[in-house]
Amino acid sequence: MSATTDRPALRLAGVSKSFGPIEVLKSLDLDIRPGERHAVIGPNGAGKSTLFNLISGLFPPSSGEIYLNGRSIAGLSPHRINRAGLARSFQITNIFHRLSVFENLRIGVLARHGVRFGLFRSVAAMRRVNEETAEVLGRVGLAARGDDLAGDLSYSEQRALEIGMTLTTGAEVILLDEPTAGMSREETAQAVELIRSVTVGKTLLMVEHDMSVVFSLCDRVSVLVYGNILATDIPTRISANRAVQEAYLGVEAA
Ligand SMILES: Nc1ncnc2c1ncn2[C@@H]1O[C@H](COP(=O)(O)OP(=O)(O)OP(=O)(O)O)[C@@H](O)[C@H]1O
Repeated sequence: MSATTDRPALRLAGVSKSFGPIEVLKSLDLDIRPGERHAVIGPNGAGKSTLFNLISGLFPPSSGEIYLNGRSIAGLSPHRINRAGLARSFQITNIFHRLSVFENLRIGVLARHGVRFGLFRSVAAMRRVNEETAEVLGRVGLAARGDDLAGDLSYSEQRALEIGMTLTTGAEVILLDEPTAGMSREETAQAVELIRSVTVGKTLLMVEHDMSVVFSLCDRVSVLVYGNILATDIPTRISANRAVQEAYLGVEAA
């Protein structure tokens, strides 16, 4: 294979993060392959959110490097990382409740085209932005809700809208933070299908506690425990891994 096809979509090399005296992430190495769906699992406080915060640019790492398609992004602002091709949806809903569903999605499309609201003059450009917005609206199953206020959507519809907002920017690498948290079994199944369909051809990194979601959606799993990656493997081997069972899945060693 050529060097280009071997190159990870996302690479963490020796990434550490400390808050004061506490080292929350300890020299992590992790490669996310282009096109894979990869879950990060681990107990509460393991450092999963911190990991996502570093990758998406909320905090700089204390040391180490993060590469997006081979380009160093460690320490860049969230905006610049987004422009470089990485979008993140948040565990806490991050939508504009008093704008319509369509308007929420259009913000990302406008940002992608570098269009400022007040300078928006071209009818043709407006039509194109609206078409792209409508396309994403349909992909996330909200075509019938476009004119409704985002605040009036159900919880699972709001999560679908958030996923749509990551798509509008055209990012190739998508980070989802617990996308099925708080959902019923039926809503979770729908969310899994949605995530599967919208991430075709993209790279997905997700924090997910629900192992059935991880098993049905993800190609590989990394287990984060006390700021270290204990194992990275395909889901069946992760669930059979004795060290993972002891550290995370709560199984006693025989
Ligand atoms: N901004 C911060 N300042 C100080 N400590 C922090 C900060 N953010 C996270 N921490 C600490 O880092 C550790 C890891 O937290 P983090 O939220 O990354 O874990 P997590 O694996 O996402 O947990 P959960 O599953 O509960 O969300 C915790 O001890 C937390 O208190």
